[in-house]
Amino acid sequence: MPESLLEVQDLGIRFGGLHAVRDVTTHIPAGQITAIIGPNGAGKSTFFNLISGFYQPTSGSIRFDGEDITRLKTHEVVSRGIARTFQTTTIYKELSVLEGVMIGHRVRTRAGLFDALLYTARERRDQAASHAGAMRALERVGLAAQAHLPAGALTQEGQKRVGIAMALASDPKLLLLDEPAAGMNPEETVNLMALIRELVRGGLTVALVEHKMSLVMGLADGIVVLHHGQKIAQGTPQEVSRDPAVIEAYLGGHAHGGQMGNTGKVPAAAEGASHA
Ligand SMILES: Nc1ncnc2c1ncn2[C@@H]1O[C@H](COP(=O)(O)OP(=O)(O)OP(=O)(O)O)[C@@H](O)[C@H]1O
Repeated sequence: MPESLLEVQDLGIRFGGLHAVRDVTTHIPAGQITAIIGPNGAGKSTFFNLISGFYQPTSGSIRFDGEDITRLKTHEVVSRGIARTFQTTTIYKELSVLEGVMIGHRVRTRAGLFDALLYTARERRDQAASHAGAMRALERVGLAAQAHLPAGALTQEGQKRVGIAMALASDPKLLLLDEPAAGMNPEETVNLMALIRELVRGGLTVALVEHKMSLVMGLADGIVVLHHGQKIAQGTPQEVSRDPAVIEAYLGGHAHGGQMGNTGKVPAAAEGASHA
């Protein structure tokens, strides 16, 4: 069994009276692709925000690569080796792809947007290292040849790859992808799946939040299912798709036993429900 890279214990956060994530205990194995799924409002994005330091948990702990990172700030989490993409990536269309990756990465790490945009002394000092890191990241996502094109000239898929390159520029061990296939057509989705597999083959660990069940079932080694902020299942795609609690969560109790298990696909049923 692969070693856990990330372990969360009794993790929770409240927003006023709302317990958006509650008592979640789970792990993300090294070298695998783990999908976090669940109906709308289940707490998936909040879970990512907790792991990446955007939110501070109100209970529980997060360990990454043997270290307690529960109270670390976003840039500290990045420096430990966790990077994330966002559902929508801001692309500076008039800049080159390379500049976009350099700035996008730095905005979320050490230098602020101010430094990055105004090219202060600190910015200049860090630029050489950033340049090399960004170039390596663009190679990993297959965009090295487009590095000097204006970012605005890229396709939707290309822009998604830029978002991934921004995250990879910090050379993470764990990459969190927030709805990577959102807004992509089936062909682009297949290309994206191939890219994610390639990154994992190269040693990266990936966790993703995704509504497109074709991607989840075709890609994930393991799935964590959240519902009303709680973990209701974790297992292989086959195990999860047959889990009565999962079927109940997605279909609100209208499913009849075995329906999903027989097809091996939470996919179709869940996909419709999740976009309700
Ligand atoms: N900063 C916040 N302040 C208050 N409530 C929040 C905040 N962030 C999330 N929530 C609430 O927490 C709950 C979980 O939201 P979250 O976005 O994590 O769900 P999700 O599973 O990612 O949903 P979706 O699939 O629709 O993106 C929702 O009820 C949401 O309104």
